[in-house]
Amino acid sequence: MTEYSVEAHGLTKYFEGFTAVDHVSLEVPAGSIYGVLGPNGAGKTTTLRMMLGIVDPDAGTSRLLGNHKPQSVRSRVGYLPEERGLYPGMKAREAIAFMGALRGLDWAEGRRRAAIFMAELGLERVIDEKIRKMSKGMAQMVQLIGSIIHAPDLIVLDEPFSGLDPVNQERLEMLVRRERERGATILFSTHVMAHAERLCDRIAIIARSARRFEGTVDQARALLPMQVRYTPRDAGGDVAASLPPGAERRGDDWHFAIRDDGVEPLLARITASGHGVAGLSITRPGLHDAFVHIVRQVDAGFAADARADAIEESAA
Ligand SMILES: Nc1ncnc2c1ncn2[C@@H]1O[C@H](COP(=O)(O)OP(=O)(O)OP(=O)(O)O)[C@@H](O)[C@H]1O
Repeated sequence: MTEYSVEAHGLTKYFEGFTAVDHVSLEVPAGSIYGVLGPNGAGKTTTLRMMLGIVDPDAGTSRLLGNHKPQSVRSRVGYLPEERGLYPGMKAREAIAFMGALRGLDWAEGRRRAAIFMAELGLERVIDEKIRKMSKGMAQMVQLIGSIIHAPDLIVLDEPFSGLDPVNQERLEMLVRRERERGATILFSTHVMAHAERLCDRIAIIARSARRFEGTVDQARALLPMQVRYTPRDAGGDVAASLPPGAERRGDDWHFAIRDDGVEPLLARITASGHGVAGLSITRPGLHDAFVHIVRQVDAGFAADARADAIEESAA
């Protein structure tokens, strides 16, 4: 058993002189749920395609399930590509069995498992519906089931939640958890943080073609300080003197961040100030905030480089 289901080192892809993926490395622990997060056009799909051997990298190497040749482990991998598509004339159950058969699953067994999956996901009423008659979201659920019907060791889902209604999103979350319980490794891309926050053991954030963060969701959240909203009971006098520098007044409330010295010293300072407490909330930033913070920092770096280039050009 390998320690990592996916090991990618320095994956790089150029498209017509543009660097779509720039030396991205990822290690996905076996049996984990791993999220590749990033804004539109960051390079997530291209990275996944390189790992799966669908797109040849211009540089870098990867191993899938311990193997350098992704094709040789094809039957142990389930993949939902970004571009969806099933044969429109097929019924849901047949479409699922067909996808399983492409990965070596016996057709009758595929039909049997399809019925179980669809019932578990509350989709039994469309089991004999032709794909062309289904809504886009329903067809996507069918394709999802089809991509994992052969019980793969590694499941790679490219933006699996996009286009699904909240109920189907929840069903998909359940499916992902269950597949992990079965022992599978799940790697999925998304730009919706809520799913990643609930599901992922580890995440990588890709922005502007490169990996900008790798770690747990908690580690990402800890990049930002806790946010405090404080409402003094007595707003007279110098309230700001007992608060950290940079505290901002908005109406009756004061807003500020705390990080290094924690909550207790703050409470002690507020108590000693005599301004009292009419309201106090301390919130840990979510993954959404951490993601936006990282992506904005990267964007700001690019903007500064572009300004420096422009100044250099005008001076020349
Ligand atoms: N075949 C291609 N030819 C030229 N450019 C491409 C090709 N495929 C992707 N790109 C470009 O590479 C960049 C990364 O694309 P990619 O699809 O990997 O991003 P993504 O993070 O998956 O984006 P999204 O979240 O919007 O799907 C984009 O600028 C895209 O336009």
